[in-house]
Amino acid sequence: MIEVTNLVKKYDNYIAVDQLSFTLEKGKILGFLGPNGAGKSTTMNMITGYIAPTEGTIRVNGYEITEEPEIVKQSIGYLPEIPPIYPEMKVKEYLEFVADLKGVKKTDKIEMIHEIEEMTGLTEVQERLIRYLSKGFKQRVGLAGAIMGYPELIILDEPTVGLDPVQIIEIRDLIKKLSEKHTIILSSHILSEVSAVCDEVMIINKGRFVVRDTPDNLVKQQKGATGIELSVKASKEAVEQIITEIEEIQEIKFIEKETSELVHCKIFYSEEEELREKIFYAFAKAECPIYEMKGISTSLEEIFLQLTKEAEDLC
Ligand SMILES: Nc1ncnc2c1ncn2[C@@H]1O[C@H](COP(=O)(O)OP(=O)(O)OP(=O)(O)O)[C@@H](O)[C@H]1O
Repeated sequence: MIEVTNLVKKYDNYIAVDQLSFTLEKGKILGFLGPNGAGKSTTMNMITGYIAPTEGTIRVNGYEITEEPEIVKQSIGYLPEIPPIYPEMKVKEYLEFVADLKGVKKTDKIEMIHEIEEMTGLTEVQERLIRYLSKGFKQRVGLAGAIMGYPELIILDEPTVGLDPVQIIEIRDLIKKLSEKHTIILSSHILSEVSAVCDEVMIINKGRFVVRDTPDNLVKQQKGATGIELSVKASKEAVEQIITEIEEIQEIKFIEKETSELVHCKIFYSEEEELREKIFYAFAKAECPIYEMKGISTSLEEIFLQLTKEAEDLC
């Protein structure tokens, strides 16, 4: 459905997007992820035709955006980071305005607005001025505008930024619902955020491609240390002594917990090892009872930081 090839955007001598290529099939949700300034908005602005690429091509359903801008724009709905909503309009007025702007047929307009209001939960506030809506509802209005005309591809730039946790869940559910009929690209700088809704995640950093995979595979493929967290009834020195005798252990970090009489620590070792039994017997032999032992799994946030750092080191 979308094919981006060797996309470059230069601002004077600064390269904001550098040889980016990717494709996306119909009906999928792709999370576009990167730290601040990675080039996410710039890429989205090029896909939606707001700014022109310096180099490269963008094809939507086979149409190249610079050659057939009108056809491509008709198949894209865009929610920019700051939605272009008019605070002095009522919700319904605004949606009618957007429908006209997008050339929705008069015969379809009333029904489409009704459907989209239902879908985005705006029916009850349709007569209210946008100015008086909460941030979550304003975001829904922006989203409703983006899906007006039912474009095949919906692009959402940081759709949940600034929302409270309840609003975030509501918008996520709405995005999932939209994916039943639309292809979606959404950006975020929070990995857990995109992994909650996306089929695949593409990470970029400093304008360049870093990695693309499913959220699960990103976690699985991450090589390196794994470990466990322990709570032991013993002195810190005794724990250190026992640990140093297990040669496979690479690192130990103590965690200070003022109210606890136990020693808490994190132990790291190569992920090829399975050391839980060895650790259990070593502590048992030393008569230091383990009160708790749990695996440490690398969080998505840590993986994101690790991958973007690896990419920077390669530059
Ligand atoms: N009009 C412009 N002129 C010059 N530099 C720009 C312009 N727009 C963006 N940039 C620069 O290009 C880089 C990429 O910006 P972009 O907004 O695409 O990043 P982003 O990944 O969307 O970041 P954020 O998460 O902060 O929105 C940044 O260094 C930014 O300062």
